Amino acid sequence: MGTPVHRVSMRDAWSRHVNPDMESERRKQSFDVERLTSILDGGAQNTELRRRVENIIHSDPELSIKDIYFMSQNERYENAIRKAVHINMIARRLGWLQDGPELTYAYRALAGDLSFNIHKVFLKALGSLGTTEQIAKWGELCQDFQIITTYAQTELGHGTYLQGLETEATYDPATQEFVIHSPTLTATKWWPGDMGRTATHALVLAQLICSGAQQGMHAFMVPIRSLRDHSPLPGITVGDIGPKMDFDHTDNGFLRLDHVRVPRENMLSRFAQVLPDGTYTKLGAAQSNYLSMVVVRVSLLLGEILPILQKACVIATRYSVVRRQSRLQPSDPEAKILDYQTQQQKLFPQLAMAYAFHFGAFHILEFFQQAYSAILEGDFSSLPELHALSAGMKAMVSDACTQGAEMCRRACGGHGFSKLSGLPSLVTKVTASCTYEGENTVLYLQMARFLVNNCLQAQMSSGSTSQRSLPQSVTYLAAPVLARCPAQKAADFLCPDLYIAAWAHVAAKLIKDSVHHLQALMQSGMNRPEAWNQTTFQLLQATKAHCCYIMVKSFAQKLEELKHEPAIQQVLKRLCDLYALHGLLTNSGDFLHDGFLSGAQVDMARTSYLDLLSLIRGTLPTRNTYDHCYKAGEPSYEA
Ligand SMILES: CCCCCCCCCC(=O)SCCNC(=O)CCNC(=O)[C@H](O)C(C)(C)COP(=O)(O)OP(=O)(O)OC[C@H]1O[C@@H](n2cnc3c(N)ncnc32)[C@H](O)[C@@H]1OP(=O)(O)O
Ligand SMILES: Cc1cc2nc3c(=O)[nH]c(=O)nc-3n(C[C@H](O)[C@H](O)[C@H](O)COP(=O)(O)OP(=O)(O)OC[C@H]3O[C@@H](n4cnc5c(N)ncnc54)[C@H](O)[C@@H]3O)c2cc1C
Repeated sequence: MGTPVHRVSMRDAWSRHVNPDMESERRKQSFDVERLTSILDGGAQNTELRRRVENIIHSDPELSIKDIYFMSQNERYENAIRKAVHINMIARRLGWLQDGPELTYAYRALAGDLSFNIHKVFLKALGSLGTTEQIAKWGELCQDFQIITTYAQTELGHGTYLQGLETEATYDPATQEFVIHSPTLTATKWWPGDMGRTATHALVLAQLICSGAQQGMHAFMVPIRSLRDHSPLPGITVGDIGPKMDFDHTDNGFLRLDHVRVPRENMLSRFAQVLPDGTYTKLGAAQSNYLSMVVVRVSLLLGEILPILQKACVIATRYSVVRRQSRLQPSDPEAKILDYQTQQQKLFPQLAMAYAFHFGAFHILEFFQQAYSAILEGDFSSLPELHALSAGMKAMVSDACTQGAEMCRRACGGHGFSKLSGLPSLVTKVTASCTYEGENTVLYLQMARFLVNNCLQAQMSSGSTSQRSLPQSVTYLAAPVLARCPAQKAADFLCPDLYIAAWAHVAAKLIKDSVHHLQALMQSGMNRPEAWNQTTFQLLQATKAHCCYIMVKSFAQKLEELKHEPAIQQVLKRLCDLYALHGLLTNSGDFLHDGFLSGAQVDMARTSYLDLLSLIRGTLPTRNTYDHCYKAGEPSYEA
């Protein structure tokens, strides 16, 4: 290798100097930054803990990430292993729990460039599918990395269609063992992270065959490498799948199993059992073994996907107040690019979305925690809604964060194309989240099934009772229809009640139109699966509108909680307004289609939208007309 490249580092004198343009922006704040920080962290004590952890991470030379863009794939992998081991030694020394807040903060501070991420996915699967004994046995071994695990579900031939998985687990009552086998090339497990070089055990998702019948997908704990010398065990062929778009730090691997035997106790058996004689008993719902995917999808929102958009917003916004380019007035000095309306329109909606998703994800997490506890106790009544919400929100948040991170990158011109900006890696990394843990189109359609089922339910039962009988996220499907938007002036579009009602109207309309189309095709003689397929584009649009409604509503609910903190509430309300109006203007056709909005009202919404850009930039005098919505007695926009 030639002479070492001079690498920008914090040691360079100039890099510690804060740009005066940045300083001047920071002096203009209109709210208590520390208070908003503690709200986002979930309390001042969390902020203090986060900062303490970040300080430990950033002051430890072993954990420096400054060279990662200059590393080969192999160097990135080894670096990630070293850091993961180092972090876990710090955790053990300081008493941080494996699923505690400290490691979450540490992971975020290290931009996720650590190994053993699927080892963590395995632990989630073990917790949701394992019995108490199995959780104790393998959870203990995982704690100190005595074993390293992966979650091996996807195959070369199938990732989405789990009924199509070919790996077999055939029960042998003579030896009370499962014979795990890859019968075809397409049965090769392909993609699981931490499997190419690292894992000693794989949780293999396979079609269970016992009592002479196929019993569907179940999870089997399979040793794949020797704990003595890490070599592949007999019957195991395993390796790395090679170069990828990103994730150089992760050894995504392939695995073939040639009649590998594991004891009966190695099938995760919370929801199903195979007795010594081979009798199969189902203990949970039909799709209980899909539960681990729900758990991971919910954890990805705040733990993996949203932080990437948040970081991209910070980088691009900071850049936009120190980058000066061209002149706004011929006589002016070169302008900060954030003073251009087009730059504001690129970045502020992404910022608003980052806040919307932050509060929305916490709302989903609350629902998940209640539903998940009940499911583990055997009450599956919330599973359909939890599955739909986790699937649809993972799809929408990952799609939007991918588009948003790319918008932030492009807003930084040439420097946005330099890896050293941090932006390209954020984009390629978050892009993967549109595919892993469920390809987004497929997940939207899973949510669509739930919406169609509940729309039919609402149509069948009478008005008042149906609202009560519907799950909480879709009660609006049974609410009286608001046919026309009542907005008379631009400021009316800054009333959360109004734009929530607008989103509810459009989501309900698109869902009902999809159901009508589906029914019309079936009445014309088309069978249900084909009619469904011929309606999926409409269903996708309807599902996305439903997701926007959920996000807008949860952001507005958060604002309500802040009514005793007017300065913070006002700042967040502008972002909530901007998020709602950005979606409304981007999809204005859906609002205009049935006359719910008129063209003039879309113009009003745009006026408020553009005002918000200036208000958020701080170039429009703060006007209290934006807050008239919150005065008591305001007209409700519910129909
Ligand atoms: C550093 C970065 C870290 C990154 C971590 C990355 C981790 C990535 C790890 C992975 O990628 S693991 C592999 C993830 N793979 C998937 O998520 C597979 C995605 N495919 C699906 O989810 C399929 O669409 C699905 C399994 C749902 C298809 O199921 P089926 O083939 O059985 O068909 P169907 O759609 O008819 O579903 C049958 C019933 O199960 C229900 N169902 C499906 N999935 C469910 C689920 N997950 N939970 C509960 N119920 C579920 C579904 O609603 C339906 O009930 P209803 O008839 O009452 O509507
Ligand atoms: C970075 C990364 C990490 C991963 N880590 C793991 C891991 O640790 N463990 C693991 O098991 N897997 C892992 N995966 C695999 C991942 O879960 C699958 O890639 C994903 O489930 C999609 O399946 P697929 O690749 O077979 O795509 P496909 O399902 O073949 O999708 C291809 C196209 O077909 C469309 N399609 C498929 N089915 C339907 C349908 N029913 N209706 C309409 N359209 C459809 C999709 O929308 C998509 O456009 C990882 C993948 C990536 C990229």
